[in-house]
Amino acid sequence: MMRLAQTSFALLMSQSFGLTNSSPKHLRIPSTLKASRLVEFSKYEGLGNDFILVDDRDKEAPSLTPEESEKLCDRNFGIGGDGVIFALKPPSDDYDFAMRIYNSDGSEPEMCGNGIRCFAQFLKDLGADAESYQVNTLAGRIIPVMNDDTTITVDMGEPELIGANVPTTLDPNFEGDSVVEQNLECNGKTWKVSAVSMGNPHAVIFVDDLEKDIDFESDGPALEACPEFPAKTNVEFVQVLSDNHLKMKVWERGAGPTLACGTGTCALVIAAIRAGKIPAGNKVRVTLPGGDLFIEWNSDTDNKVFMTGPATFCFSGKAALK
Ligand SMILES: N[C@@H](CCC[C@H](N)C(=O)O)C(=O)O
Repeated sequence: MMRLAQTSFALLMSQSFGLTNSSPKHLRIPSTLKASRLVEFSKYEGLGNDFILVDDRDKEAPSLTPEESEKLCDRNFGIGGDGVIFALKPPSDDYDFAMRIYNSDGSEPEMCGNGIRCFAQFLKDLGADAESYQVNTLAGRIIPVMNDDTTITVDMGEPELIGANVPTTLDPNFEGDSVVEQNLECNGKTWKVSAVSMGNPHAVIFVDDLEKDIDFESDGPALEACPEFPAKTNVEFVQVLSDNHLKMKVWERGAGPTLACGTGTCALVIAAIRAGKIPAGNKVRVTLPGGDLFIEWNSDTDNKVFMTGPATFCFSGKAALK
């Protein structure tokens, strides 16, 4: 209780790991917290990339501030999560819903791949029982499709490959003003970086051995904040295991090390194809710390990227915020 008072945050109740979203009715709110604002939430994860989901479908903007979201994401004093995701009213009849997200540090990214699968599962659990959803995001239209085997395939749209639009100030060195394995000096080392945006920026780096070739805790944050990526960047370190199997570790912008990154996984498959590390046209398995995602890039046709993976309900509850 000391800690709760100190941080003006309290998690009041939580529901078991199971398949229901309903909040338990039997817990009493402590009288000291009665003046607090109660936030109803549900917790989901996609390969261990975990999110606090808030049902704001009657609103046009998130009901929590970036600062409040940061507090809720705290793993010691809050609920814990890599971000807070808001299900919002669509901006027009062209869409079913809108999604916004704050990272665990309160910054706002344009998109989140694992997050949009959690978002779709959240909507399904709330009763919006469609096969697919047209979702408006800051990265444009994203379309999650619910599969019969409980996985979710997401039409992630087209990647942005023009370096300046990623954005990066690294000199373009590849077709279409793109940046493929370009030299970057950072943290006392020279890296070969490929820049890809999936709505949000990614710096992809291929290494021979993920365990030996990087100092993850030091190189990750240094690259995230390097000036050549003026909006900061997510950083993916990648090892090629075969023509259709890659392994990666991610340092996320605004969240640090996470167990998985969906947009990052799409970005690294595109980077691997463009750098000639793997052939085009395969469905590529990517092994992340939290499990596997499957990526397909229609580079010869509509240029769209498709990501398939799980999204799982963990628990729901109410949190008090002053
Ligand atoms: N984990 C996400 C990406 C979340 C946003 C990212 N941290 C950023 O700031 O761009 C994913 O699964 O894509």
